[in-house]
Amino acid sequence: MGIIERIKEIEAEMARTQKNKATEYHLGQLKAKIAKLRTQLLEPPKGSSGGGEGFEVTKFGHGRVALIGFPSVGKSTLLTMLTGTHSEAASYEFTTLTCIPGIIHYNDTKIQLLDLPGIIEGASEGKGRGRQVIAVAKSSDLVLMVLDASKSEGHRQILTKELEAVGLRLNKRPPQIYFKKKKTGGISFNSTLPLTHVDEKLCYQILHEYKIHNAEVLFREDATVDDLIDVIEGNRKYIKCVYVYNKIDVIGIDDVDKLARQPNSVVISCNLKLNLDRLLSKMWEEMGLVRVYTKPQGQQPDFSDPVVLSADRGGCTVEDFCNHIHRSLLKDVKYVLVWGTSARHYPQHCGLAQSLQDEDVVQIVKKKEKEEGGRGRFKSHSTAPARISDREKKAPLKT
Ligand SMILES: Nc1nc2c(ncn2[C@@H]2O[C@H](COP(=O)(O)OP(=O)(O)OP(=O)(O)O)[C@@H](O)[C@H]2O)c(=O)[nH]1
Ligand SMILES: [K+]
Ligand SMILES: [Mg+2]
Repeated sequence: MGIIERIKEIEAEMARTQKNKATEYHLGQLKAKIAKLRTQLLEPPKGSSGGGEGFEVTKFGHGRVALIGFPSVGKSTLLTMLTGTHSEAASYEFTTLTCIPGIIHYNDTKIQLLDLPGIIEGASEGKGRGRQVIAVAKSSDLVLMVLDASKSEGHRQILTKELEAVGLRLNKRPPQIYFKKKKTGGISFNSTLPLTHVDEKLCYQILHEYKIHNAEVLFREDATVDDLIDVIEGNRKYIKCVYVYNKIDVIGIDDVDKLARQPNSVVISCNLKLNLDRLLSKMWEEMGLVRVYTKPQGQQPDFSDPVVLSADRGGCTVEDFCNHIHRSLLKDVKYVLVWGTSARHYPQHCGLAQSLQDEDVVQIVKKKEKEEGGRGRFKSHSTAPARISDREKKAPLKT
C-alpha cells in the first residue's frame, strides 16, 4: 500500500472514531501516525534533485512573496499589475505552468513576487504541480493567498488544509513547548500551567509512536496534541499569510464589505485597479522590513538607499546592521549614534544589542575615530522618540 493510501485509511479510521475521553489517546496516536507519513511524503524521491523544472527561481531583493491560489483566480493578472512583468493570463484554468518572478518596488525596497500555477484540492498529495508550488511557498517570507471573491468561502479552508498537510503554518507562531531528546533518563514531562488538552499519558504515547524514550518536555502554554506533534516533527514552517479576495467587481457591495472584515484580508479588483495600494501597504506591514539609513560622519544619509533588515530573517540589531554592511566592520565599532523611533533622544549612543526600527538613521563611530560634535539639529536631545519625518529627510542634516 502506498503512503497516500495509508494516510487515507487512517483518516477514515479517525472519522469513524467517536471523540471522547476514552478514545482521546487512540486519536492522538493516529494523528502522530499521519504526521509521520506526511513527512515521508515530503522526502524527495530517490535520485531526484528535489525541485522541479521551471520552479528553481533565484531569490532576489529584500523579501520573497508567493501567490498561491486555485486556478483562474487572477494570480497572473495581479503579478503583471504589481510588477510590470508580463505573466500570461487567460480565462482557462492552468494558464500558468511554471514559477514566474517579478519585482515590486516599494518604499525604496525590492520585493520578489512569484506567480505560480493554480493548485487544487489534493495538491499536498502531489495532484497537479501542487508539491512544487508548495515548496516555493515554503521558501517565501509571505504568502498571498489569492481567492475569487465570487466563489465559495470554503476555498480558503481547503487551501489552508492543503498547506497545513505539508507542514506550513499560516499566521501562527511556534507552540510554546520546550522539547529536547536525551540519551538516557527516561521522559520528563512538565508544564508551567494547568493543561486541558494533553496529559502525561498522551504525551508518552505520542513520543512512543516516534520511538522516543528519553526526552525533556515542558509545556509553556495550554497546547494541543497537534502542537506537540508539530514540535516533535520539528520541520514546520511558520509563514505569514494575507488573504486577497480578487474580482470584487463582480459581487455586491454587502459581500465585499463582509470579506473585507475577515482577519488578514484585503479585497481587490485587478480589472478595475481597486484597492491595490491597500494590498501593497498590507504586504509591507506583514513583511516587517526595517529600513536603516547610514549616515557617514559629516554627511547626509542617503535616504534612497537603505540597508534593509528583518526581525524574522537575520535580525535587526545594531550588530546585524554592521554585519550587513561588512563582516569585518564589527571589530572596529566603538558605538553607534541612532536617530529615529528606536532612540530615546537624538542622537542616542547605542551598543551592538540595540534593536533598530524602520527608518532609523545610524552613524557608526569607529574605534580611534572622533565622534561627531553633535552640533546639528539631531543633537537637540528631544526626549520623545520620533520618526524621521519626510520633511526632515528633505532638509539638510547639518552635523
Ligand atoms: N472580473 C474580473 N476578472 C478578473 C480579475 N482579475 C483577473 N480576472 C480574469 O480572470 C481570469 C483568470 O486570470 P489569470 O490571471 O489567468 O488567473 P490565474 O490565477 O493566474 O490562473 P492560472 O494561471 O490558470 O492558475 C482572466 O480571464 C482574467 O482576465 C478581476 O479583478 N475581475
Ligand atoms: K487562468
Ligand atoms: Mg496564472
